[in-house]
Amino acid sequence: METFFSFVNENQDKYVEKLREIVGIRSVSSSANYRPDTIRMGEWLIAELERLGASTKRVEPGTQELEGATVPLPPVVLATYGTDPSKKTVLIYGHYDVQPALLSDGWTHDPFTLTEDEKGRLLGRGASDDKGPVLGWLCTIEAFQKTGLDLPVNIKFCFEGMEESGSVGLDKVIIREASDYFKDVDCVCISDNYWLGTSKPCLTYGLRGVSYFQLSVKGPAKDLHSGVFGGTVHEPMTDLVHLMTRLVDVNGKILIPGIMDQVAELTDQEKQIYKDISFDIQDLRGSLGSETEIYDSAEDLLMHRWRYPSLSLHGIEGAFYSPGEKTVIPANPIGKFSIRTVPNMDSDKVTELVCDYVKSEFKKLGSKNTVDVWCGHAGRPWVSSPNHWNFVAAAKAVETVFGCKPDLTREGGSIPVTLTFEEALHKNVLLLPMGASDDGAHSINEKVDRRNFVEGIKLYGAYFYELAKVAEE
Ligand SMILES: C[C@H](N)C(=O)N[C@@H](Cc1c[nH]cn1)C(=O)O
Ligand SMILES: [Zn+2]
Ligand SMILES: [Zn+2]
Repeated sequence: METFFSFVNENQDKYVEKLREIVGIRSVSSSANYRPDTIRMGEWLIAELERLGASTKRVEPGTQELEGATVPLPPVVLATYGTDPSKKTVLIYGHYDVQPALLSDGWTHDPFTLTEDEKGRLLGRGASDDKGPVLGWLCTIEAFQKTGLDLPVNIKFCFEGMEESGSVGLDKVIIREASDYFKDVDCVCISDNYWLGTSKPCLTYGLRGVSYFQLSVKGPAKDLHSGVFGGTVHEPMTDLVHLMTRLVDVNGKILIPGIMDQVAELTDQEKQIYKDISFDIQDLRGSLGSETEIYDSAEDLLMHRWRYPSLSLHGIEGAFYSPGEKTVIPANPIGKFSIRTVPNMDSDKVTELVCDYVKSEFKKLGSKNTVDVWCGHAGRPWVSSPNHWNFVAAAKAVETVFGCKPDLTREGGSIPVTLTFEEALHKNVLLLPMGASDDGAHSINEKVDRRNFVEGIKLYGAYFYELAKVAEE
C-alpha cells in the first residue's frame, strides 16, 4: 500500500481544501432556516460521488414539522461504487448534518470557516462529526483511482442529513432497501465516533442509545414584567427549574424511579474488561478542560460513560439568556434534557417512567400552571462482539497504518441507525473512528487533527485491502 500512502501524504492539502468547502455549508439539521443548506450538502455529496464514477440514488424521506412549518427532510444519499461479484461489498454509513454552532457560543473563529492552527488542528463545525470522516471515504476512492490501484472491495454508501436530529425517516429507508439496494452487502462500517484518547486508534463495538425529552410549563398568555406581576402569579420558570432539579442529582444519579432497574447487571467477566483497558484520566481532563470528573478510577469513569445511563440537562427554550439584565417572567419556558440509555433499557418504558414522574412531581408543586412532557426522539443502545472478521480486518489495518493494536471500546454517544443496520441486514457493523477524544464534537472549537484526517484516509484504504484478504467465517 506504499504507493497509496505516499499519494495520500502528497495530496493532503487538497483534502483539507475539500473539507474547508463542506464545513462552509451550514448543514444544521435542527434548524428550519438551515434546511436548504442541509439539502445542499446532500447534493454536494451526490455530485462528488458521481464525479468519482459512483452511481447514486437520491431518496427523499418525506417532510417534517419544524419550527411551525412543514419542511422537506434532507435526502438520504445512496451510492454504489463497484459491482464485482468476486469482491466483498462493504456498506459505509455517515452523516452530513451537524450540530448548531454560533461564534457567540465561544468559538475562537467562525465555526463554518475551517481554520488550521499552529498545532495542525482543523477547526470547524463538523470537522470531526462527521464531515471529515465522510469526506475521508471519498478521498480514499479518489486516491485508489489516481494511483491506478484496483479497489479491492465494492462499496455501498448511505449518507444521511438528520443524524443529529433523531435520524428522522432513515429507519424506513434502510428496512425497505435491506433486500434491494443493500442486498449484496457483506459488512457495515461507520466512522462517526472518537478514539478513547488522543494517540491510539480504536475499534468500537457498543453505543449508548438516547431518548431526548422536552418539558414545557405554561402559565400567562405572554411574557410579563416581573415588577408588575412578580409575587402575584405562579411563574412557569420557577416550576420548570424545580422539576429539572428533580431529574438528576449533582453526582449524576438519575432520580426517576425505575430507570436504573432496567440496566443490565454487571458481570465479573465484564468487570475484567474494564480493568484491562488503559484509560488516562489526564486525557479526559484534557478534553474537559477541567478536573471536575465525578469518579476517581478509570474503570468507574468508563463504566459510567459506556454501560450505565446518564441524564443531562441541555437548556431552556423561551427563557431569557442574553447578556444584560432583562426583568421578565417567561410565559412558556421549555426544558430540554436527554437520557443516554444502555442495555437492557426499553425506550417506551423510559418515556413512560419519565412522563409519569414529571407529572407527579409537578402535582406536588401545587402550581396553577400546566405541564407537558414528551420524548422528541429515541434511539436504542447497541452492543456487538469485536471478534467478527470485519473487526479483524480493521485491526490489521490499524497495525499497518499506526503500528499498534487498536483499543477495543464502547462509546458513550449514540448512533441509533447502527442497530437498525444490524437488524435489517443481519450483517456485522464495525465502528472505525477517525477523530480523537479531544475533538470537541458538539462543543465549541470542534476540530479534527490533520494527522487523524490524513492517517484516517490511509486507514480506510488499508481496511478495504484487509477486508478483501480476510476469510469470512
Ligand atoms: C456519536 C455521534 N457522532 C453523535 O454525535 N451522535 C449524536 C446523536 C444524536 C441524537 N440526538 C441528537 N444527536 C449524539 O450522540 O448526541
Ligand atoms: Zn454528533
Ligand atoms: Zn456524528
